[in-house]
Amino acid sequence: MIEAHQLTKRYGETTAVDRLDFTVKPGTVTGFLGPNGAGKSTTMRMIIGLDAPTSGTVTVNGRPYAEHTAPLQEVGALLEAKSIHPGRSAFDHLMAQAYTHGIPRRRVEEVIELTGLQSVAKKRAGAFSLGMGQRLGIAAALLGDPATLMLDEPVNGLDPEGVLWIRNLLTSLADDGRTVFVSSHLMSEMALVADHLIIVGRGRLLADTTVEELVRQANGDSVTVATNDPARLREVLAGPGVEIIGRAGSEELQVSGLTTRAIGLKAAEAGIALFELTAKTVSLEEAFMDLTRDSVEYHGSTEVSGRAAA
Ligand SMILES: Nc1ncnc2c1ncn2[C@@H]1O[C@H](COP(=O)(O)OP(=O)(O)OP(=O)(O)O)[C@@H](O)[C@H]1O
Repeated sequence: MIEAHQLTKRYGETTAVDRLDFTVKPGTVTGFLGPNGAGKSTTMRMIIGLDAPTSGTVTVNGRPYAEHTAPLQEVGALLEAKSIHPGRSAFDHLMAQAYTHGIPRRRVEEVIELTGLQSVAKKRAGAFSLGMGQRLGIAAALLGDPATLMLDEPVNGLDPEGVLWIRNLLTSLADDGRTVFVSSHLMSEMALVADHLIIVGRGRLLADTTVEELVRQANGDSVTVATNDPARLREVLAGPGVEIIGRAGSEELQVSGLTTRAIGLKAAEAGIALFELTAKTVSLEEAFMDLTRDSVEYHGSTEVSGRAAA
């Protein structure tokens, strides 16, 4: 369990993390999502005591990280690419860490197997591909068999097979009852690995929600309906809580406050033919972009023109 209360970090004029309140619960994969510069890495560094909050608190399993006597057994972290001695093998790298933390050799062998590194464990880590390097970083994070795992951008730059591997691993770790906290700036990647989402922008909490709920909220309850008699359909559908928008001369109406089913039934009862009856659907990517629009530091021209056209 990770709990942040009014967590704040300022670097001079920059407020990297701004009064964040959130809880990351065990038994589920929680995605930590936000555009570049949103404050994700800073938050993660504060969670494991690499940075001190300007104000507020963050605890892991009920205590600040520094107060744990065996922190590696509490939280395993994969932050930016770890500095690994390029001439050292993956096995020796893990053994060195295990040795300094009183972790037995058996556990090193276990994490090598868990991360699929058996065939390359004795090779120089310097010759590892990005995917192998990520696996090695995750193996190191798992060494202490921690109840909480925190991974900063673990799928960054991985091929689809690597993304799938990470997804399965994270899901199984969560199924074991662990707390799994994973950051990304890409919604498409997060949608594949996370169930719950904590979304930040410019250091602020924008949403603390599930993937499904985010899409549901973004979709609203707008329905597009087309008919050759929009004026009459308006009369038939009108009622408390129902809002209908349509351009003059257009056969299309946007209806909110009624389901597609209710609209279809009312139209049929009134003998009105419908050409289209579609609930608005928004992709996760669009939902995320809508939410973080004001927090993105640099807008590309395609995105701006894309919205103008929408
Ligand atoms: N050590 C530092 N000194 C000064 N400013 C910093 C420092 N670390 C981070 N920042 C600033 O704090 C803000 C948040 O940065 P952070 O790296 O936490 O964001 P992020 O969400 O992890 O971004 P990304 O997705 O690009 O990794 C940015 O404006 C960044 O420039």
